[in-house]
Amino acid sequence: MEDHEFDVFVIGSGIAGQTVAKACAEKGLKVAITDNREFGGTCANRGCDPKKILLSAIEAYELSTNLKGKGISKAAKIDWKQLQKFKRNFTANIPASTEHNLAELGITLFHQSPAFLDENTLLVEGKKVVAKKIVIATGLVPRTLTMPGAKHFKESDDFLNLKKLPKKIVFVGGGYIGMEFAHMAARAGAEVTVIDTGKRPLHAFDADLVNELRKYSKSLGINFIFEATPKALKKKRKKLILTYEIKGKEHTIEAGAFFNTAGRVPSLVGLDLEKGKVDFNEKGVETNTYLQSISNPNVYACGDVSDKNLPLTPLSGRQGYVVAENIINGNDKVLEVPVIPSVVFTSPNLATVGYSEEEARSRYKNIRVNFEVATNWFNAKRINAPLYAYKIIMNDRTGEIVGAHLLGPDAGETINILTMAINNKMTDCEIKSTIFSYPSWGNDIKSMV
Ligand SMILES: Cc1cc2nc3c(=O)[nH]c(=O)nc-3n(C[C@H](O)[C@H](O)[C@H](O)COP(=O)(O)OP(=O)(O)OC[C@H]3O[C@@H](n4cnc5c(N)ncnc54)[C@H](O)[C@@H]3O)c2cc1C
Ligand SMILES: NC(=O)c1ccc[n+]([C@@H]2O[C@H](COP(=O)([O-])OP(=O)(O)OC[C@H]3O[C@@H](n4cnc5c(N)ncnc54)[C@H](O)[C@@H]3O)[C@@H](O)[C@H]2O)c1
Repeated sequence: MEDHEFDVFVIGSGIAGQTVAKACAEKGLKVAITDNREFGGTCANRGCDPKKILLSAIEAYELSTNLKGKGISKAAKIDWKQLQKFKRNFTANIPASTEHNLAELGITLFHQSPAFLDENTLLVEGKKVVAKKIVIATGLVPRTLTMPGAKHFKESDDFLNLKKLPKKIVFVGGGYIGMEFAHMAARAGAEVTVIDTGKRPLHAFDADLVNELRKYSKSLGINFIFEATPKALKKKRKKLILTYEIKGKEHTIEAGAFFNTAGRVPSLVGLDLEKGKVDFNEKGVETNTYLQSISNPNVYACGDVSDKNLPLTPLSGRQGYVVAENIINGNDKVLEVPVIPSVVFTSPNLATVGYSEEEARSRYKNIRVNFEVATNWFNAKRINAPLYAYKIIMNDRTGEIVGAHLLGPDAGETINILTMAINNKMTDCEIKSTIFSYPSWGNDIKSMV
């Protein structure tokens, strides 16, 4: 094979792209990978992991604040600068170690966005590269907000790297990112506003629990503006002013920083997919159940950028594995996805798995819905947690758990037990007869069902 010829060429070095590249190289295929940013992808460099590190201090703050006067004499204070330094201990080495691990497997590395020339040929770093299989694993990028002054918006990457926290912050978009960051910034002392075009934040989550979270967020000082359409962002000396419209009426809000947290879209610009005969839509690259491009069988897509995505790290990794298997063995693996938990890492966490109440109602004849604000339960009272609530949905005929929604400290962990329960079709009786450790959040599940 010539230097510029590969069995597999992977575009994107996140969890999905790395999984494919490594698995194919380990099987002896000649592999190349490229990234137009630092190697390692969103999750490790500028997503889940750095966010969770910043959250560690926020959680310590939250716990010590709640226990002040109850065994703690002085609540913790967040030192943002120190926290950022601690985070960099984890993130600083990711690009170099990722490159090292890939190169050690004999994978050729490029550092630019390629462009398709035809179905099997790419132009990258000025070279024409031919590959039997091309894998698109380019993830998502923030949605562009088109309005006058949009260039003044900062993005999630900027928030995670803020050297100093502005006094007043506005998040435009109250989804996962907007809400997680709003909770962090409010705890770290900023005055926070969340603006959303919708009627409520986190529209994919249970309305009752989101309502509890919204009320609690307000008590932290987070201001919400709903059904608002941002129109223009203006810079006036050091200040920024956003004009937005509610029911045709114009309003303004001023802040030190405005973050675009209005959703993320597939990163496909510049790839010249038309020349590669790769069809795509607003969800991503159009794929079949093997994650192979429907229009060009030499191309696969995996992770957030495939149209089969639910933009979460564990699913992106799973998709990378499916693509690798299909390249190595010739389409023998169909993407099968078990129920996937999803967590908004606000403090407290909002976690969900399985059906929503509406979905369960349309699927089953009779359902049982156990919804309760359980702030008076021992586990919450023990740490003086201000909010603890749950909604468990069961098929009333069989007792099978079909949906679980938790709002509380460590809900991001407890939801994993319910994920196993749903995946294994466990019933309320089976959960009740299981012995869990005590006292623990996990043990509360018995009372919830
Ligand atoms: C702030 C934030 C917090 C998150 N928190 C969580 C969480 O707590 N839990 C969770 O499960 N998920 C979380 N996610 C989502 C998670 O990060 C993604 O689902 C996951 O990283 C997707 O992996 P991927 O490999 O598909 O894409 P990515 O990790 O995005 O990798 C794609 C790679 O392709 C590169 N690329 C893009 N375009 C091109 C191009 N034209 N040419 C070359 N390279 C290109 C990018 O630079 C990137 O390195 C979070 C996301 C964000 C933004
Ligand atoms: N904890 C996690 O697992 C986690 C954390 C962060 C991100 N993610 C993943 O990343 C994806 C993107 O997250 P996100 O928070 O950017 O998107 P999102 O889709 O969760 O939320 C976007 C929000 O912005 C609002 N919006 C859209 N356009 C707007 C506009 N012009 N003005 C004001 N509001 C507007 C929407 O109504 C929505 O509430 C998520 O779908 C998720 O899968 C996951």
